[in-house]
Amino acid sequence: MLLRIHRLTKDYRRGVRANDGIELSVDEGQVLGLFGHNGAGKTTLLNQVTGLVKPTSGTIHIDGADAVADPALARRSCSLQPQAHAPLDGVTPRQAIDTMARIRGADRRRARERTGALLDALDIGAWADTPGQKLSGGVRRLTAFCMAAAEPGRIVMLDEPTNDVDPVRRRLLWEQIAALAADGSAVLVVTHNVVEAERRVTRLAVLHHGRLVADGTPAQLRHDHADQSIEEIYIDLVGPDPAGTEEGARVA
Ligand SMILES: Nc1ncnc2c1ncn2[C@@H]1O[C@H](COP(=O)(O)OP(=O)(O)OP(=O)(O)O)[C@@H](O)[C@H]1O
Repeated sequence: MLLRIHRLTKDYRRGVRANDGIELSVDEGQVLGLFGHNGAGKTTLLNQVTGLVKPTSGTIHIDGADAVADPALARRSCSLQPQAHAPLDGVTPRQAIDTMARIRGADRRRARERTGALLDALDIGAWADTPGQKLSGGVRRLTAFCMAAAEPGRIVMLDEPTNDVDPVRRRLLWEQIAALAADGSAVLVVTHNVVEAERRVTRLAVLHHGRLVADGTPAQLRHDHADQSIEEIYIDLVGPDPAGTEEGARVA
């Protein structure tokens, strides 16, 4: 198993328990859709796997190695498209993607080829040499995806990659996500677009106030919930919850 998460808990200061005893394993070739309400703990989970946030308790193993004890291993193994827009002011998409590929170890030729291939695949070549401050939100988002995908780690984590992206390019983006998995990465995709993701992921997991409340293939989850649609299952699992707070569960 490429990524194995065991009883992972994160308490932030001021008493917010953002992740609560999460059990999750993801293998190479899988595309895991990670769903959950605002503040459910999705970004916290990704940041712990990449070694950016230290768990309060629990373990994360990447290819059997302890990633909490070795954050450098975590960073080497993981590519992350953060939720926030990439800071692209003063650089073009081509420069940003190429540079990221080089930083992650691609030689000059491979970086150039991957950059060109991704710009073409997502149909954003027209903006390849436009300064970042002049790009639309969707092209910025797609550029950030390319930066994560150019020389991908064994685990690729994408935090709401389809936001701001038009329907045609969203389809192209999902094809590139599938290509990353076909090349052997485990891909974790955070998204609020349940209906779209249902058709694109091999597995999906649902977080609710920091706890994992569902994990399986779309077909398994539908089977276990009287053949409802994934959207209906999701709404049954996570809301509406008048007791819930935007800030997530409080530590008891
Ligand atoms: N650095 C931090 N310090 C304190 N609390 C934090 C910090 N980061 C996140 N939180 C809190 O932890 C909880 C989970 O946040 P997180 O960003 O992981 O959720 P999310 O599921 O990614 O949300 P969204 O869908 O809105 O992006 C929230 O209550 C949030 O306010």
